[in-house]
Amino acid sequence: MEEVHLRAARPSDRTGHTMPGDLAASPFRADRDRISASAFFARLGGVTQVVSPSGSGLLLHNRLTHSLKVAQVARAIAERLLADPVSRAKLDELGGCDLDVVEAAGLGHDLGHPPFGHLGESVLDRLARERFGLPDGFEGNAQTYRVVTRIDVRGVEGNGLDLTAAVRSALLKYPWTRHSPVPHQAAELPRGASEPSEMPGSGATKFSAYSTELDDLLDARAPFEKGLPEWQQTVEASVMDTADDIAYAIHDLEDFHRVGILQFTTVHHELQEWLGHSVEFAAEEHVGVDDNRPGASLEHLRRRIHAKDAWIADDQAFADAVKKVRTELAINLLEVPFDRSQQAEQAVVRFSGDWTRRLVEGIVVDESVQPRSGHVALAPEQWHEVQVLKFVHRHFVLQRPDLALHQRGQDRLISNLVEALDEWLLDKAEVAPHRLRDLFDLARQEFDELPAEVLPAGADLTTLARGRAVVDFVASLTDDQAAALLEALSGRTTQLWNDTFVL
Ligand SMILES: Nc1ccn([C@H]2C[C@H](O)[C@@H](COP(=O)(O)OP(=O)(O)OP(=O)(O)O)O2)c(=O)n1
Repeated sequence: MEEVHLRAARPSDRTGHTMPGDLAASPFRADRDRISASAFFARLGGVTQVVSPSGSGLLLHNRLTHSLKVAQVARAIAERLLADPVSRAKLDELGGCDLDVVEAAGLGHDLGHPPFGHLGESVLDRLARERFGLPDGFEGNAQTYRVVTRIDVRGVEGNGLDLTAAVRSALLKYPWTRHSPVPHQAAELPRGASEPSEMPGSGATKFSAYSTELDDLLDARAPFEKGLPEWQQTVEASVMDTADDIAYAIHDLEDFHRVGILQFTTVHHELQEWLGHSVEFAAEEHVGVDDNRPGASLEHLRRRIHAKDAWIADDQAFADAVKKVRTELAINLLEVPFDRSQQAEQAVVRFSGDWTRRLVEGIVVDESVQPRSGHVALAPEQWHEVQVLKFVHRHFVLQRPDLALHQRGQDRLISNLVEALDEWLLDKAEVAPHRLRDLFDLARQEFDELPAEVLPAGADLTTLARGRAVVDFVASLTDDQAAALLEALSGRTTQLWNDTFVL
């Protein structure tokens, strides 16, 4: 076999089976094409970014339009850094940065996002752990890795997209498993590795692979092991991660301005009140914040940044960011309600274009090792701006009772669907959907091969496999497919052939 550069190594190099159909000559370009041609990628058009895309027409992003933006931003970041000989040399030293790799990672990073986005993610995690006893639960990033390495199908050689080591590594935002000891050895835990305080003993909050994909993770990371601690993202993963943050910090605000949810008065009031009282807030540093006071939520954010991200926290940068967001978001964009006129569209395009450029230009290569950040990251000024932009979205959109109401319904929908599919497998597996049975066979084989110590003592492997199969199956539906499938399984539809799902 011809010598393959380690970054471009594919799992199939070991078996000698070549995959059919790549048009691109370059391996990383081929990976980008494999991801964008995947049915799992097309599916993202029907998956929630923040609220369900059905019915919103052109107004809201879904996970597909989001992924396209992340790929665009990631490529722009890499192009800019590679154009500068000094940062290019640093990137080479840190493991390499390739334009097609970061673009592929941007396109592929959300392939495992379940129906209804983050809400679906937390419901599937709860059911995986509590109903089926799966210690790994469910996590969107780990599911992405499972899709590209096991579930998506390409060619005759079995499972996965057979991606290069560099692209697989670039998809690993959190390069550890839920219960792996790796991040726990670090003096300070990397971002995402700590346990959620409300679930002691449940392992890392975020992780990019289940135990079943650990071998693959180690194989993908092998080319980088000399230059990077094992918990550290590759620079290409950091480019994708930063591009993800930039893309959604901007387009979530764009979306909710378009649908009239983000209001000038409330947003401006909160930002202005904090600016007017920041000195008093700071003087009361050691007492609790009175939550009824305008500006209090923003003050909570400032204090949280100090508590969790002391390595970058800077009060002057925070205050400057609040001023900037007040002027450019509240005054220049939100003050005139969106009426779908050309002028209103131009204001949105200006806002997102200016901010994207500004944030991309604020990205630096930092060779020092910082557990809460990657080697490619936003400079402090822009980092604080992103925190404030995300705050506006979290505080004025995500915490709305009407959104919570909607999500309670989606929680019930996913729970009922999982229960109905599980019962189907238990009851009449022989006529269950082919795909579900294939997923069961895959999981059963994986659990048979796993070392006993990663499984709960006395675990019933059939139950674990049934759980993983049902969760994989549900996670690969669109929002509408999940709803239609539950309708049919509940006897609420008389229509037999339905274009929302094909079993
Ligand atoms: N409770 C939440 C949390 C986030 N979001 C939305 C806001 C963003 O549009 C997107 C952010 O989630 P991502 O999966 O894109 O990225 P993160 O960086 O937050 O998480 P991860 O690192 O797990 O990808 O989801 C949401 O609707 N509800």
